[in-house]
Amino acid sequence: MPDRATQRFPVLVMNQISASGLSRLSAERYQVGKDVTDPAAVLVRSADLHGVTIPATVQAICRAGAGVNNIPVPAMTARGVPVFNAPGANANAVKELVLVGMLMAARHIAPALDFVAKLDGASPDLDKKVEDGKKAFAGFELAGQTLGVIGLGKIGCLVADAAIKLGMDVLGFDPEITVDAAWSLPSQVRRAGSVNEVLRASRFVTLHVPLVAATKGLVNESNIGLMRADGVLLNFSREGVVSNSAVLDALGAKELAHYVCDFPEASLLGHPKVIALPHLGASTREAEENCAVMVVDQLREYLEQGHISNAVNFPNVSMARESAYRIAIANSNVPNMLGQISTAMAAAGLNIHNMVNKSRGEMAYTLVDVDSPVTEDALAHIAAIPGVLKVRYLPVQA
Ligand SMILES: NC(=O)C1=CN([C@@H]2O[C@H](COP(=O)(O)OP(=O)(O)OC[C@H]3O[C@@H](n4cnc5c(N)ncnc54)[C@H](O)[C@@H]3O)[C@@H](O)[C@H]2O)C=CC1
Ligand SMILES: O=C(O)CCC(=O)C(=O)O
Repeated sequence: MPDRATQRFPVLVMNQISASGLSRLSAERYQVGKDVTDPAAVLVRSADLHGVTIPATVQAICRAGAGVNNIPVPAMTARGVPVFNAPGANANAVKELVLVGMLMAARHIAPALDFVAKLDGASPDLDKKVEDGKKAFAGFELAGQTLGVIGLGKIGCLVADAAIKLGMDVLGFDPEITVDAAWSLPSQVRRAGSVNEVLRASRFVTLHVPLVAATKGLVNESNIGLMRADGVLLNFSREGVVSNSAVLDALGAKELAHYVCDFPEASLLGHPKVIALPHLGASTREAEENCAVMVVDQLREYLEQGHISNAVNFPNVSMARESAYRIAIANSNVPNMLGQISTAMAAAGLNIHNMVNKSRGEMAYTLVDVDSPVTEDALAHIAAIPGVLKVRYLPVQA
C-alpha cells in the first residue's frame, strides 16, 4: 500500500504554463512534466481535452485561464473531478488587447503599416509619398463613440471601465451579472436590455461571454444587420460566439466596417476588413504568471488539503485542519448521503472530529477530519456508497 502522506503527485502539463506557477510544485511532493504517467492532475491552457481519454487517476483539471470550453466539464463532474480555472487572472491582458483592436480599426493601423512597409526608402520623394499617402488612412477618435460590451464579467468590466476613462459612452449587457461585477462598474455605464439593443446603438461592440450553448452564434445572420454600417465588431471571446459567414456577408455588403477577432479561422484570412490575431488575448508575461500561480495554488490546496476554490463545477469548500487525518468526498447532491457516509465511518471505528459539507447544483463535497488513521478498507466502504463519486484520504504530510 502506498504511504499516502509521503506520496508524490504526478502532474501532467499539456501547454506552456509559466514557470512562476510550476515552481510552486515542490519536487518533494510533485512530479511535473508533459510525459508523466497516471497523473493526479492535468494543467492545461487551450489544449482541447474533448475526445481525449482522461486517465482514471486524474483528481483535478486546472485551466490556467478563464474559458473551460476545451474541457469536458460535465464528464469530469460525473467522475467527481473538479475543473479549476483562474477567474480574472488574465483579464487585464485581454482588456489591453481590446483597446488595441479598437484603435487598430479606428486608425486603419494595419493598412497604414502595410503602406509604409512597401515604401521605397531610397526614393528621393519619400516624404511626399508619405504625406500624399496618409490621407487614405485618416480615422476617427474613440472619445465620444459608443462601445457596447456584451458580457460584464472579469474582462467586460475592465473594458467598460477603460472605455469610460477614454471618454467613450458605454452600454453594457449581461443578464447574469454578479453583484461584485455590478459594483465594480463605473456608474456611467448604461444598462442595455438585450443583445439587439447593444448591436443597434453602438459604434463598437465587444463580446466577453463564455462559449456555451446559449452564446453559440450570439452574433449571427439574423442580428448582425442591426449593427451600424460603420460599426466595428470585436470578438475576444471564442470563435463560435460569432458566425463568421454572417460577418463576411456583412463586410461584403458594406453593412459592417471591421471585424476584430482573436480567432483566425480560415475563411477570415486575408480579408482587408478583418483584423485577426492569433489568440493573443492572454499572452502577456503578467497574465501567464497570474494564471499559473492561481491555478497551481488552488491545485496544491486541493490535492494536499482537500480545499476547493474557483472550480467551475464544485462549491468553494475549506476547513481548518484540526486532525492529521482528513477524508475528502465528492458525491451527488441527493438526500441521505451524509447519513450513509457517517454510518460507514462509525462502522469503521472512525470518530468524526469536524466536518463541512457544501453543495452546488448536482454536486456535493464533504471534508471530514477524523481522530485516527483511516484504513484502505474504510475508504473502500465509503467509495462503495451509491452516489459517492470520489473519495480521497489526505493525511498530514509526514
Ligand atoms: N482571447 C483570449 O485569449 C481570452 C478569451 N477569454 C474568453 O472570454 C470569456 C470571458 O472571460 P471572463 O470575463 O474572464 O469571464 P467571466 O466569467 O468573468 O465573465 C463572463 C460573463 O459573461 C456573462 N454572460 C454569459 N452569458 C451571457 C449572455 N448570453 N449574454 C451576456 N452576457 C453573458 C456572464 O454572466 C459573465 O458575467 C472566457 O470564457 C473566454 O472564452 C478569456 C480570456 C482570454
Ligand atoms: O491561455 C491562453 O493563451 C488562452 C487564454 C484564454 O483563451 C482563456 O483564458 O480563456
